[in-house]
Amino acid sequence: MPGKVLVLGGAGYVGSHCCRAFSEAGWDVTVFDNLSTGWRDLVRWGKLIEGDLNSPGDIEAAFSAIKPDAVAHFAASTLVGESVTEPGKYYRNNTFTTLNVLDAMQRHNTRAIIFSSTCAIFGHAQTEFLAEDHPKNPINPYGMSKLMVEQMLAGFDHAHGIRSACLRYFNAAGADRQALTGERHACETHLIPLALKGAYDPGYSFTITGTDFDTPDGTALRDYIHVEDLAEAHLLALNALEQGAPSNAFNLGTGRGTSVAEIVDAVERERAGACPARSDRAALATPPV
Ligand SMILES: O=c1ccn([C@@H]2O[C@H](COP(=O)(O)OP(=O)(O)O[C@H]3O[C@H](CO)[C@H](O)[C@H](O)[C@H]3O)[C@@H](O)[C@H]2O)c(=O)[nH]1
Repeated sequence: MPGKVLVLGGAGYVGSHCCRAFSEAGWDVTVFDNLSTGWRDLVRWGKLIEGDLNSPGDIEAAFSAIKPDAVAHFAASTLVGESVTEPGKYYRNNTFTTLNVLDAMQRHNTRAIIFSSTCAIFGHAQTEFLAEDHPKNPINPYGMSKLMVEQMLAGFDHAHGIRSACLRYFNAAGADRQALTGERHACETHLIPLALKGAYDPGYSFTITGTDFDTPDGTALRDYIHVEDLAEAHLLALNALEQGAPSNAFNLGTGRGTSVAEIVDAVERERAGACPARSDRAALATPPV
């Protein structure tokens, strides 16, 4: 039976889509978010508790008020490039904060957590398809901050019986088809929104980051998964944990790579050639695949 789920970072892009899926499946949703990158108006399913995961007091108050049966944890800093220049922010906001959450879960006997992990824990791809047991060698602090959480979760299961589902996303894309929520970043860095901006905003000059990678067309390959498919996967994981499933980790992608140039071509087709792209040198810490 669906119970109460506390959704950390539920005012953000993936989190808000998952809140909708949880709520429609009967879960009683409460969002906990500091609104640093999330949006109040995207909290449409369940109420909002404004709080900071860096504050054990805020977390304790939320757990005492809600007494959640499960936690879904989306709150994180997610900019790979920034993680290279500001590693402390990533270990603090992604790793340390999750320790605060796990301490509260232990105190309140909350025994299930879904964790937003990332394919960045793998680093450079050694095989065409990345299976769950692919070697984990993150090449930036963002990936490392998430891998450390995966390891912490294993330890908390072993010691305290807190079961987890680590969901490692490839590139989330798209939006809720009814436009009840969507992708909105104050500082947009993602390829698809920026390529579209290049097509629709004459004042914006879109840049392809890297054209000399060892890939079929020289631009970076990514696996784009629709955010509604991600939401469905989170719901399946939440229900499975609620029914007693053991801890597990899953890679969430389509298994199909799309290059940056292919995305730009698709946008140009849509806009009849109106996406002038400039090329740039490959960014540090950006893997080709
Ligand atoms: O203006 C742009 C923006 C992006 N890119 C390129 O497009 C590809 C996709 O870039 P995104 O920023 O959309 O996504 P990333 O793969 O860089 O990052 C994604 O995967 C990361 C983990 O590797 C994090 O999880 C991050 O939040 C998530 O968006 C990359 O090769 C990037 O260099 C461009 O060429 N031009």
